[in-house]
Amino acid sequence: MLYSTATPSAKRRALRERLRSGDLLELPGAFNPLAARLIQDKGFDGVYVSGAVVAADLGLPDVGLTTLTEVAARAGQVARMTDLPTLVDADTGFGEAMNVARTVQALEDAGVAGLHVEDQVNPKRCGHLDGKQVVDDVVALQRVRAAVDARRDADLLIMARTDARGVLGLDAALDRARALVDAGADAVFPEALTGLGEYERFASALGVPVLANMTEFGKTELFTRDQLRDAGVAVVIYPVSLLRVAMGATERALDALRAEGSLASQVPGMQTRARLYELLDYAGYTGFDDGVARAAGSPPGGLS
Ligand SMILES: C[C@](O)(C(=O)O)[C@H](CC(=O)O)C(=O)O
Ligand SMILES: [Mg+2]
Repeated sequence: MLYSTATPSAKRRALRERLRSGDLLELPGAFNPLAARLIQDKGFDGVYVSGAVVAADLGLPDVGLTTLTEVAARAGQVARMTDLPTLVDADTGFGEAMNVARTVQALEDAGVAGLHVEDQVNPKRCGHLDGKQVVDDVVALQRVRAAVDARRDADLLIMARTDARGVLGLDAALDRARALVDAGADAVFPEALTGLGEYERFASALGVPVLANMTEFGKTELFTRDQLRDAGVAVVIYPVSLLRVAMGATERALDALRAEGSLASQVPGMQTRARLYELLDYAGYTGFDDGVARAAGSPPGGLS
């Protein structure tokens, strides 16, 4: 009932253990806390909180407009709803080294298991768009060092994202990634790679877990989990996918309502009331209320 039963530190340790296992971890993006519950229910390894989704949820493009407070609040809402580890997109860290340090502590307080900080210039943009720019090595390394130094729980996973592949080319991106690992990054997110061979090169060159971003309508083909595992990838995210699915369904339902004057034709595609209540653990709340009422000597029935 109410929240995750696992503590943030237990979830961080679990993420590190799972990463050591060599399995490919699959982290769908939760566009809200309830979606995180569903992701857990379906047996995934973790939950991703996407910067693009936090922005879109507020009706904003993913161009560095959201604030640390907004992202930390959403990350905390998601993290406390699941026993799975949550990985959050910290964009550029919302500034330079000292801002990055504050970002890491705020997200740590929010209960996430890990976060990634990228090397785009501020203000950033989606990594799959043209025209993005990256900072120089000094600034990129400072961000990661600041992140690593700022964490108070040594198990909090600090992942360095590099957008250099699309800006400076593959070799420069590999050099950047190696330097980010030397600066203390626990894992690397090479953004917008163009083929499986590129993932193989990162995975074999770095010696730390590598993340693949299976975002739709981007620069990277949608590889299967087996292909990614064979290429040595350790973590795969589907960052915006569930929001796209939900928004697609929402749009179709609105069209049907306009055309048909009722949503009756849409009911078979809807999550049922029973399933929603199951995910919410409605029965657990009723039982709690009844238990409290009984203990206080009054008849049960508060929530039922
Ligand atoms: C992973 C990502 O950073 C995100 O915010 O989810 C985005 C996803 C997207 O815009 O498709 C990205 O820059 O790749
Ligand atoms: Mg992002």
